Amino acid sequence: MVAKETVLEELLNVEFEIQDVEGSVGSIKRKWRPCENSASTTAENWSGSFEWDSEADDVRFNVFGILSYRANQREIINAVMSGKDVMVIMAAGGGKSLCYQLPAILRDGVALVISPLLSLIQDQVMGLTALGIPAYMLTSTTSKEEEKFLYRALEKGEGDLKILYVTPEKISKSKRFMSKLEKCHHAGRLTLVAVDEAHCCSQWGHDFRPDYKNLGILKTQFPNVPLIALTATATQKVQVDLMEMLRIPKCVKFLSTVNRPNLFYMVREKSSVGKVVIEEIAGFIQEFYLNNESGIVYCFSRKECEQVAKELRERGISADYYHADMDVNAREKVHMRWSNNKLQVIVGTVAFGMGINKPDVRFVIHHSLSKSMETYYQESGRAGRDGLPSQCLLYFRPGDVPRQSSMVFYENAGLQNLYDIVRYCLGCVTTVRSQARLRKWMSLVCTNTLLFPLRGHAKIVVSMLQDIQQNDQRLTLLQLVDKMKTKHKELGSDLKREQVEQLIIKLILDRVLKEEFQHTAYATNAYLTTGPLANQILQGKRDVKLEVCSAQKKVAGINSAKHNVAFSGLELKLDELRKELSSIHGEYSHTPFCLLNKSAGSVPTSPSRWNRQLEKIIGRLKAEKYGERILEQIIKYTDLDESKEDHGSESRPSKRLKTKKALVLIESSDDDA
Ligand SMILES: Nc1ncnc2c1ncn2[C@@H]1O[C@H](COP(=O)(O)OP(=O)(O)OP(=O)(O)O)[C@@H](O)[C@H]1O
Ligand SMILES: [Mg+2]
Repeated sequence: MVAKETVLEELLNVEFEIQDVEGSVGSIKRKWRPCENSASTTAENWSGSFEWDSEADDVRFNVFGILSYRANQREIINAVMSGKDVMVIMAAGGGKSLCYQLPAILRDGVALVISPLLSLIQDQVMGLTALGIPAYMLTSTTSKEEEKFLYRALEKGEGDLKILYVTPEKISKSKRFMSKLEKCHHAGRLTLVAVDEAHCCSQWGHDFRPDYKNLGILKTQFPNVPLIALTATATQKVQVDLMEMLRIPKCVKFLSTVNRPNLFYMVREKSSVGKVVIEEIAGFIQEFYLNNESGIVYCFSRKECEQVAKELRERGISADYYHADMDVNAREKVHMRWSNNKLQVIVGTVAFGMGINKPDVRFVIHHSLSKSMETYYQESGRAGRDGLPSQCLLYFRPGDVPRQSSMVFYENAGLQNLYDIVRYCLGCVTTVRSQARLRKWMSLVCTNTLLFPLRGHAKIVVSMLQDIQQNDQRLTLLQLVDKMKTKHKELGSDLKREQVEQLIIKLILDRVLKEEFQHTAYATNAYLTTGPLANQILQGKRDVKLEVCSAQKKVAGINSAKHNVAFSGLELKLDELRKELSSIHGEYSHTPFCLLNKSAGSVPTSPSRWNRQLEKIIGRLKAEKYGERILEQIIKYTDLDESKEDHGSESRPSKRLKTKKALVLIESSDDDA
């Protein structure tokens, strides 16, 4: 029995190692495949000349008012126009719509677009109508009269119809619609089929919609009509699913860069005191977005949304909530007020989702962590669709993990995905194995990282939990933390509550502990038990180190929030500088920029030390070129920051040099994204 367990442990260890190696191999492969940015499954060159070039340029400019194509748009349009099936993976806000709307206009006939949400469809139809393009939708809200007009247009080609939007239910449930569509196709007037938000086909995606599963019928019924599937979700699994379900095995695949250099990502330690978190969020908005710039705050529960919105209002911020419990009209009203800039902040659950088209969202704040990196990327990606600098803050606290895990544990890979984002939050820069790519999308701001060896503490946790299990009892994460704190007092350990929480989460991620779930009439509760690698801890075979971001530890009150806010400002300034310099030197895109260690005294105890440090981060050439300007900004910003704190007293350079501040890392993803 014992031997069996040991073998199991060894196997798990090997599995860990294999995963790590696979992660490294993947990243090396990506580095050696720089062309993947515009990957296409065929060798054809979609950027050459085509007969429709001048007409396409004319429509782009004169109808859509777009000066030039963004990455891959022209190539995608050419592939669709050539009659190919196409899969488009492009970041949120990257400009996917144009890729099917423009061919729809160029071709004679009707383009069918499948989109998952009414609000999304309404937005699109409104936008196209405003441009004078005959676009319509056939949904539950369509009047009888309009329905008649649309059916006639499909069947007989009467009336002016270029683009028709429907929800997937129309395809799977309305025989009448399908027969009209069949007639349209038969007459050679169905020009293309676009499946927007195509990840909804896949159970591996985050917005799975059962009706999307039936869309395979489109390719079967209309084999010669080009089908274009579009999504911002990039995982391999989703891509494979998509091709299979939509029956487009030979599609041309366009994978655009998912890097969003205008988005600044920050993970912040979330206080266990609700008011402190609100103070910080309000402080952040008031410091940066005084001119009513739009933002979103995502919360975990409906109740939390209402509470946070109320508390933000009490602090003078125009905020309202949005969640699935409200009736459709109330929700629509809030959405409209926000879209028209009558409301600054929407505090929403994930229900405030796909339909958001507002280009100038300047900040997305996660009051609680998302359930996966994918979802986080989608949600935070609603910021900065206009390409201007925008900020994404995520408030992380281990105590929020069981809330999410008890929701996602029954989903496919639900826990695995959740633990990936937890890893990202916990370690800031630790490896998120299979998600290395996702992590790289995110310009990451972290603070000084220290490694605490906690082998002894881990042993106490495991044996304590074992004792409890032997007595047929169970503990939740928070109960275990309480018990550990009491025990620590006895042992004279000075580990803070947050650190104990982090340790326990780390042990879950390392499979030393395991979450188990129990349903009650009202909820599902998460309990902790010992996991498959618990014995390794007891036998001292496994090391446990906790990465702690030292500056984040300081976030305990408003003052420290101010510090962090000031850093965010510095980051923005540095990015402005990055853009300015690169517009001169032509190195704008993908320049990994800046790591500035203030706590190490690099502001600037000695110029040569500063230079050496900068060289390590951005390379010698760039350090020589830009070093002076970067330093100038830091000093200027530090001055600003301190004069605020000193309430206008004269600046004291010597004090500045000694100030213990955080390490700021801004790393744009530079290669494989
Ligand atoms: N070539 C371009 N130049 C300038 N703006 C563009 C270009 N292409 C698209 N846009 C604009 O970018 C914004 C986002 O485009 P779009 O809605 O198509 O994004 P998307 O990729 O579908 O994003 P999402 O995944 O969030 O649906 C729109 O305001 C659109 O008009
Ligand atoms: Mg879109």
